[in-house]
Amino acid sequence: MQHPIRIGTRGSPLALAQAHEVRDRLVAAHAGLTADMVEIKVIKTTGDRILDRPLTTAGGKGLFTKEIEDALLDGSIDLAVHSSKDMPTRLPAGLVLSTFLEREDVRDVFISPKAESFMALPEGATLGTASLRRRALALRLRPDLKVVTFRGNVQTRLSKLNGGEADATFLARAGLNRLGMEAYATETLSLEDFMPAPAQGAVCVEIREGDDATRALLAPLHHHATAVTVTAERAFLAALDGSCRTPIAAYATLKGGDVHLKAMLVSLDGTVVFAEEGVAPEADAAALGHRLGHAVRAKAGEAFFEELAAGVAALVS
Ligand SMILES: NCc1[nH]cc(CCC(=O)O)c1CC(=O)O
Repeated sequence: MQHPIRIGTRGSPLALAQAHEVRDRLVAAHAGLTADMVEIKVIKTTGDRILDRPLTTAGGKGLFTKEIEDALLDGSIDLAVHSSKDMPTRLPAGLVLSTFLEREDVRDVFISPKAESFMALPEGATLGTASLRRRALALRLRPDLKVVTFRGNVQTRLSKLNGGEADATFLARAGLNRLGMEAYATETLSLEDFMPAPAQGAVCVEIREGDDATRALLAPLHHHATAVTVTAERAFLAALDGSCRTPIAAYATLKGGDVHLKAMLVSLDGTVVFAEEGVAPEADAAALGHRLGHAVRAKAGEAFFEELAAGVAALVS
């Protein structure tokens, strides 16, 4: 390559940690490649600018990816590092997710200065989260809790918690681990009670379709089981929605060549749950996700989605 390899990323501490991990792994994987030959370019996205209102109202998919994807398409960066969880299910034409790093811990953690565990929160306590999934799963177990919208990066949310804006919050264990902040977790939540978001805990790399040189450079970083399981989970999401306006959870594992997928759609207040699970050969991971997604869609019916959309609109107005 003529120029240094240019990695595009958002500027949050978590995004930067992930970009640095990709750089470190590239340097470790390729003899002759040194850190000064890999440049990290911070790109501000629309999502980063919207701090005053819930993202569910800001509209549009890919709020955290558009400017980074434009840089890929115009050739000013060679690869973009993302949290797979934040990636829209459909990418702009000409871009692909080429590489998935081995998945971190997929679970959510509960963080609170007021209680030793989620179930030990006092009656009527306030939860800060912007995630519809975490809201729904929390209310499912604790309908007495109050939920307030909590946005911003990991550090911002923790300072809101310390400032007393809520009694507790949730974060992805993966993010805390990558930031070396695992000690902040009060309790690691079970996969059963708090099924993760599709693709949680998996870092991915986006490149231009047909950029075989960059794809080959990244090949040593690719983790097959992560790619298969994230594919199944994202296919479930795509069959149902594709945005983040729906309380959806999904968790897949790969065992002996078969992908096992558990997934659910939950009403905003957690009282209605449509859950499915299935198994397929790993080559059919996407088809499995689609099949379960369509099964849930059929069970829930159009009225459920209309009510959900009205509920989300009311939540953010
Ligand atoms: N939506 C923000 C976001 N995107 C990815 C992660 C965590 C890291 C991951 O899932 O890989 C987070 C923060 C959180 O949910 O706590």
